Amino acid sequence: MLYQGENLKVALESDGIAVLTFDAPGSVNKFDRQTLSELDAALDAISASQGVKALVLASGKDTFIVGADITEFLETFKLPEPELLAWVQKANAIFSKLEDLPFPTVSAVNGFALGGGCECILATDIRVADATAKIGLPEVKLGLIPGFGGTVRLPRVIGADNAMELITTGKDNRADAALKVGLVDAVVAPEKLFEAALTMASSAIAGKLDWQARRADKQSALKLDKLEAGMSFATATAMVAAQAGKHYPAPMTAVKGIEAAARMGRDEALAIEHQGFIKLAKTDVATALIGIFLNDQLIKGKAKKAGKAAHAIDKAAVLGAGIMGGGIAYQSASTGTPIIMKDINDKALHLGLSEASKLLNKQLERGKINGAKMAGVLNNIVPSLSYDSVKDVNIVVEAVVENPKVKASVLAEVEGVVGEDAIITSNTSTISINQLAQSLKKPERFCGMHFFNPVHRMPLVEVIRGEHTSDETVATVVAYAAKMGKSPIVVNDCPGFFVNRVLFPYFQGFSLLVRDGADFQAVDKVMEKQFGWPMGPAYLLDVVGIDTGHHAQAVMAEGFPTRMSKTDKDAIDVMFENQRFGQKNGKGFYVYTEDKRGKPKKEATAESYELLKAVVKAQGEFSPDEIINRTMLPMIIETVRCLEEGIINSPAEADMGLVYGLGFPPFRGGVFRYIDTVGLDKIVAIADQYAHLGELYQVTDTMREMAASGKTYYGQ
Ligand SMILES: NC(=O)c1ccc[n+]([C@@H]2O[C@H](COP(=O)([O-])OP(=O)(O)OC[C@H]3O[C@@H](n4cnc5c(N)ncnc54)[C@H](O)[C@@H]3O)[C@@H](O)[C@H]2O)c1
Repeated sequence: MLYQGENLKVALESDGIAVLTFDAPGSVNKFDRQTLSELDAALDAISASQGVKALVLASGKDTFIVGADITEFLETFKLPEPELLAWVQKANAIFSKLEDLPFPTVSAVNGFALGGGCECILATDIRVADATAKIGLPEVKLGLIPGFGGTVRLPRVIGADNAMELITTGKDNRADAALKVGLVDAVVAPEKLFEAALTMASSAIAGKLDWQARRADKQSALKLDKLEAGMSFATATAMVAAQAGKHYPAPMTAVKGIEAAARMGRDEALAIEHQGFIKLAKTDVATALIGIFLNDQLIKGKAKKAGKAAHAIDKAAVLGAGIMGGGIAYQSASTGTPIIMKDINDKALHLGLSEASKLLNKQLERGKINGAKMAGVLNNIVPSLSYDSVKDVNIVVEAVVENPKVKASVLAEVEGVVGEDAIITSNTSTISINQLAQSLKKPERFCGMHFFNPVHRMPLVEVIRGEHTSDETVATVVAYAAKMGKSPIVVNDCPGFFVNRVLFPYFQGFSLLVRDGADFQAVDKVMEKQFGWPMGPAYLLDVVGIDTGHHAQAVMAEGFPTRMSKTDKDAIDVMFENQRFGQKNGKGFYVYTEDKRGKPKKEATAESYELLKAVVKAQGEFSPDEIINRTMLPMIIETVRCLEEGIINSPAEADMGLVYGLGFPPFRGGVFRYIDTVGLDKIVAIADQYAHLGELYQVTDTMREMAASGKTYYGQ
């Protein structure tokens, strides 16, 4: 053994080939501090030993290296810039040391080689992958660029155009795609991988593979003449500007860095990469996106733990085959849990099934599934008009019309049909889970399971614990949601639960702005372009449905009368009274038509403004900051209240609920990350300026105390 560490080891095989195997304790290999320093020591040991003629890198696990240890990032990035630079330089010196070994180096890549894993194999001369390999540089998804030489070596290995596409999208390449662009030199069957790597190493030793030339290419300027370079970088710049937009600076930093370093050799080019990396590591965007990654891990961890305490779910039922019921049936069936879809209306059942077929057909067209998979999913949805087929299911999701009486009778009926151990849930969006539980004999087996529309696309499921819900019930529902590919967040019961409870104050902030003279289009524009929401409040209300919004608003007002009840008519009332229900009937704040190509088009017409005159009480001009503050503060303060009241467990879960349930701009990380970024003291001071607008703008005592003592929600 040439080297034995905790996370990797090096053995000298016959023929002078040293094999460095990454094999850390745990399920995967990562480039954490420990692994980096062991790699450094291992390379020194290899250099010092006599008789090594080639080096093969391999993994002792199902996967090569999944990337850097992201749990270390936020701490590391807080270092002062010179220290951060020293850290990046040190890591890069190790990768360059690997690249500079005086003999050929070969990577044997199985499973994931992402981020630092990909950069590590790029530092070797030859790369062989097996068919399971997935290789990529996903750093932009964390608001960063590759920092271990990825922006330098990748364009020199696969060409600037391919490299910029791979880096700026952060997508990983499957083995065949990696071979096509030249990211790997060969793809073999998994059982042949190691042997193939040894053969490549032997060929290189024997001089049959010109590894020196490949290495020299990686260490020189890019092979692009001036004209090619001009075209290449101009195209990439335009594409990235259009796709990533101003809120996500990492992809553009990557393109500009590759361009700036195009005529440079390795070490100079690396210095450019370091600068870009450090600049991004210090941005709020990177902090927010890394925070989202870590929060997502937390949710996944909780779901995994719940899985251990959960009942088995082999068969489910959904009651109601409407928009939500149909979506839930599709989602359950396509993730492997057969489901009975029950309705009282035959037409609804047909509609539910045809929606599922439409979604499956789209996937078929895109080559994501084959005909057999499509048939399997459709067979897993069994439409029914009677309760007979529901008898033996493990879980029921009630998704009938939003009417407390109908729901109460449906829940009582189904409880009389299913087995003793079956779990019963409701997808209600507004009715109290504790109230619905009263219709059941065994409320401990009942909780809320709140999906978002469209079910197949929205990642969040709120699991609402009622006062009698058992832990087993919660664990089982969490596990079922996770099996459906969703991100479950457990919340306690209250009007609106968590997500709608914080959304409606935001709508109220919007209505108050309209009352005071703001143009709803201008508000939408600021909230979309500047704050970063996928839709501004008026557009979102149209998409949710003005009737649905109007009803939910009344429920919220009843639940929180001092903060959310209204004394006057508002913009939502006006739309509702004029039967402008939004997208669903073609008219709301906007008018919805189709363009010549049949694409949906939205337009603000004079009619809306005319109608809104009934609620506009003043003439006002609002700056973008005022628009943001007046709509966001009610949401921010209500979110904090939910945490203080224990409706939501942690800032991390609240932020993920907002990102996954409402599309809160990921680059802002969620409400709590936003507060920490802006500063709680500033938020309190701004809210105080708007206190005259009502209780929704009044911060809690705890917020004031935390602001005074400089505390943050993430404690970072
Ligand atoms: N649409 C949304 O955006 C959304 C989002 C989250 C939650 N929800 C909630 O999901 C539930 C369903 O909403 P939807 O939008 O799918 O409504 P929908 O009107 O599209 O569908 C309701 C279905 O329930 C059926 N139904 C009525 N009584 C029934 C009974 N006794 N047994 C079986 N089926 C019965 C109806 O025939 C209809 O097909 C509601 O509680 C709603 O609040 C809706």
